[in-house]
Amino acid sequence: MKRAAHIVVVGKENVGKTAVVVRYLTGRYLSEYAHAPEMTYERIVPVDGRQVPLKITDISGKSLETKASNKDFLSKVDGIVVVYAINDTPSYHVAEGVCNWVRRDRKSPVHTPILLLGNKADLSHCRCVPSPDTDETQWTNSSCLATEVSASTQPDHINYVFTSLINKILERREATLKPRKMSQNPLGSPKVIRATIKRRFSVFTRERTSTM
Ligand SMILES: Nc1nc2c(ncn2[C@@H]2O[C@H](COP(=O)(O)OP(=O)(O)OP(=O)(O)O)[C@@H](O)[C@H]2O)c(=O)[nH]1
Repeated sequence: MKRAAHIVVVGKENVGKTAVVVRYLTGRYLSEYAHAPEMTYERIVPVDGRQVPLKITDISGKSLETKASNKDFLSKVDGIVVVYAINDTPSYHVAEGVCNWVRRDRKSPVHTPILLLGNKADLSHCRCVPSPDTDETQWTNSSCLATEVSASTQPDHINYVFTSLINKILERREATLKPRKMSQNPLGSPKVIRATIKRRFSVFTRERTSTM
C-alpha cells in the first residue's frame, strides 16, 4: 500500500487520546502527556505480516470543535477513533455526538470505519457509562466497533483494536480498488492481448504445417 492509512483520534479533553496513541505506537504508558492542539505521527507499522504506512492525527479535546466544524476534515480520513472515558459521562455524550455527526455528514464516505473506545477501563470502580456489547460482527454490520480499553493496563488490547481497524481500512481499500482495475482492462494490456493472439495463432500455424 503506497498511500498511508490516515486515522484521526478525537474525543473530549482528558479521556486519554494521547495515552492510547502513544501506547499503540511505542508500547509505553507515560501518565502525563503534552497537550498540543494537534499531533501527527507517521510510522510504518506491522499488521499481520505486512508493513503498513500509517498516519495518526491526535486532535486535542480543546480543538475538537474547531476541527469538527471543518466539514472536509473527518470526511477525508480512512478511519476514525473516537475516545471517551468510562468514568466521564459528558465525554461519552461528546463521543456519541461525533459518531452521529460523522454518520450524518453527507461528505463522509458512508462506511468510514469508526472505532469507539471507552478508555480507562482499569477505573471500573468509578464507571458511569455502561459497557458496550463488544462483538466483532459489528465491523461487518455497521463499520463501527465499540469496545473498552485501558491505555494504562492493557497494551495488548490497544494493539489488537488498532490492528483490527487498520485491517478494516485495508480491506475497504482493496474492495474499492479491485473492480476499478478490472473495468479498466478486463483482459490485460494491449501488449498482453497481442502476445496472446500471436501465441494462439502460432499454434494454429504449427498444427497446419505439421499435417501438410
Ligand atoms: N487510569 C487511567 N488513566 C488514564 C488512562 N489513559 C490516560 N489516562 C490519564 O488521563 C489523563 C489524560 O490523558 P491524555 O492522554 O493527555 O488525554 P487526552 O484525551 O489526549 O487529553 P487532551 O489532549 O486534553 O485532549 C492523563 O493523566 C493520563 O495519565 C487509562 O487508561 N487509565
